[in-house]
Amino acid sequence: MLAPVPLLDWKAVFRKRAKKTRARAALAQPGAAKFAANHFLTALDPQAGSTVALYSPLGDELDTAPLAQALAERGVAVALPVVAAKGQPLTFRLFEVDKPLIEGAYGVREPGPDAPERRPDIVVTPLLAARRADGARLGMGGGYYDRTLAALREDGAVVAVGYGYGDQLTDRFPVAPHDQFLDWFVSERGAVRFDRRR
Ligand SMILES: Nc1nc2c(c(=O)[nH]1)N(C=O)[C@@H](CNc1ccc(C(=O)N[C@@H](CCC(=O)O)C(=O)O)cc1)CN2
Ligand SMILES: Nc1ncnc2c1ncn2[C@@H]1O[C@H](COP(=O)(O)OP(=O)(O)OP(=O)(O)O)[C@@H](O)[C@H]1O
Repeated sequence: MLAPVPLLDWKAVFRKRAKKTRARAALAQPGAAKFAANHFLTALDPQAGSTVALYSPLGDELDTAPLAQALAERGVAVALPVVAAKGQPLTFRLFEVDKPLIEGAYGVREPGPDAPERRPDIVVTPLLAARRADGARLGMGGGYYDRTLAALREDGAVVAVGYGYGDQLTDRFPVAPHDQFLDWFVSERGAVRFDRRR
């Protein structure tokens, strides 16, 4: 009989595969970020005065710059995640075009401590993969977005949007009890809405 394999090890296997898929997509689709930004605006229609949390892209993550610019033109505030402490939820601070970002944990560029903190109405998350059937999300493994979405959903409404290349939407997928699900997945191919059960 085979010994049971812990779920976290299964996730590592899927992460490796998902990184390759994303790297391939990034090479094949250099214009994806502009198409994805347009699909995001059409599907989510964020209103002036609301706040959308984006991310500062790392490696092969889909670029958020075209979306940031389009949101700013509409009068939508853009916030970026800040790793306050390991094992804690992320906080979000306002991104201001003229203010430089600082390098935070994991080499992620984030707003400095004087940037005002904001609760986002929409959280756009980076990801390795999202599950087509229900919007389960596979991230880098820090659990940051799981903790953050759990905390935000506990005291109000928030819309979670996975943002990436179309090929990052997949079928086979490991899920753990603490995983938070996405409401949307947006890519260069369009926007998909999930019927979220948790
Ligand atoms: N762009 C971006 N911002 C983010 C995240 C993310 O995944 N991507 N996070 C999501 O939780 C939070 C920061 N946590 C992170 C946790 C782990 C790794 C990580 O394992 N990084 C790889 C290198 C990634 C690369 O260069 O492609 C590493 O350190 O080996 C990154 C960020 C908040 N901001
Ligand atoms: N709501 C939570 N409360 C406490 N710990 C949590 C919570 N959610 C996740 N974690 C912790 O985070 C760890 C990593 O989770 P997981 O592998 O699902 O990360 P991920 O969603 O892929 O990564 P990320 O969200 O950072 O992109 C888990 O082992 C778990 O211990």
